[in-house]
Amino acid sequence: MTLSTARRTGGTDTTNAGDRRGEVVVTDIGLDYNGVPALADTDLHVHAGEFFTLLGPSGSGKTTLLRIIAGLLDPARGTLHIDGTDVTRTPTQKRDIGFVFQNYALFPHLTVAENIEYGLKVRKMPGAKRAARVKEMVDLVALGGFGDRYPAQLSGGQQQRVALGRALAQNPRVLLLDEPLGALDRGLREELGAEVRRIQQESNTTAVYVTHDQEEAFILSDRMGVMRDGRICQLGTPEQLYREPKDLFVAKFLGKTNLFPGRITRVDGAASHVRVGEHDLVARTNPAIVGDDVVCSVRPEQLILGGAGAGSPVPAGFDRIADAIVTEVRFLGQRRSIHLDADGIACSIDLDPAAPAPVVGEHVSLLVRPGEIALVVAAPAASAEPDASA
Ligand SMILES: Nc1ncnc2c1ncn2[C@@H]1O[C@H](COP(=O)(O)OP(=O)(O)OP(=O)(O)O)[C@@H](O)[C@H]1O
Repeated sequence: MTLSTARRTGGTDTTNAGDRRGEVVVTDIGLDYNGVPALADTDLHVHAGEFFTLLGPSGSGKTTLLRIIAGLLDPARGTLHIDGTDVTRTPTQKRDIGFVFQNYALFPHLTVAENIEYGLKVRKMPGAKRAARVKEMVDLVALGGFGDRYPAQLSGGQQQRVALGRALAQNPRVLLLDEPLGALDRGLREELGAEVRRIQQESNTTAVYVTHDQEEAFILSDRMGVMRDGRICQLGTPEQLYREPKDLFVAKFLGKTNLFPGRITRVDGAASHVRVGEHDLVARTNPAIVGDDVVCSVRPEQLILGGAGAGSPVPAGFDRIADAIVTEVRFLGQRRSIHLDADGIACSIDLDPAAPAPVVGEHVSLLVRPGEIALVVAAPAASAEPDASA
């Protein structure tokens, strides 16, 4: 977390306010429902112009945090600053925020143009300026030619574009989006997801986005926070979180991974030596200490196949992490998915479909580049499971 020290200590923050239009700083914000925490005391700094995603399973507290930022929920504790101003108790309509929900929430009796214009009229923007702004928004969300249609005459994706145009028309400091693609089918979600990102970039608006869909979060986000049980468990870029998950929950929630239990035998500056079954490996250092039980998390595309047996050659730059037997080989178009049994551990690896494929029953070894092993400290299995319902 990179909370401004000045703000933390109550000192003068010298950052130019113009540089941080849309900056959101959440400090020790928490909320309980009937004594049960929905959001543990949370710190978060969303940078100006950033596309930030709150990603987590159902019930992890994403919407609660978003609604607090919007002013739709009052936190029990903590403070919220937007552009350096304390807005913790400022009503929603004075926060200068745009909101897009999953269910579009358009006015059915107003046309596309009228829906986008609505908020501008309420704010008494003069007619000519209003018309120009509506046209600008209709173009921005690629709905040119649809201005006179009613919501019922639009597809779900088009309706969500209107909602985006309406939210952005007033040039909000922050755009908050709560599962805006949730009601759309897969293909449309991808297409509109790319559009949401383009529109956010073109309008240079800070976005805070809520989803339980990891792929969506990866496509859209500059940075994201993975939430679980009312807490942000890890913050970072999609790549950081994918490659360096801090715990088993994050490792498993962000896509498929292979988990090999091991024990730290030596920590040597930037390298941790870890014993996995019969194999000694070197991995990047981590918070673990000598003697700790850890889990080596290796993504399917980070493993390659080697020959069976201790004597078989290992290519330079690779370590053997396990011996295994092939249990299934599946052709999946862009990749070939190989399932294996590594002494009771179910593993999978992805191969280039053009490469020679192993056959079921073949004895192989699994090889990995040391730098690609993410070491996570083992947690009790029950609490490490991502919520399968998400
Ligand atoms: N009005 C409420 N009264 C009581 N508990 C609530 C209320 N709203 C939410 N909660 C609880 O607070 C926790 C966080 O809910 P929240 O809606 O923020 O989760 P979420 O991650 O957004 O989930 P989803 O993806 O399903 O929307 C959950 O345990 C939920 O049951």
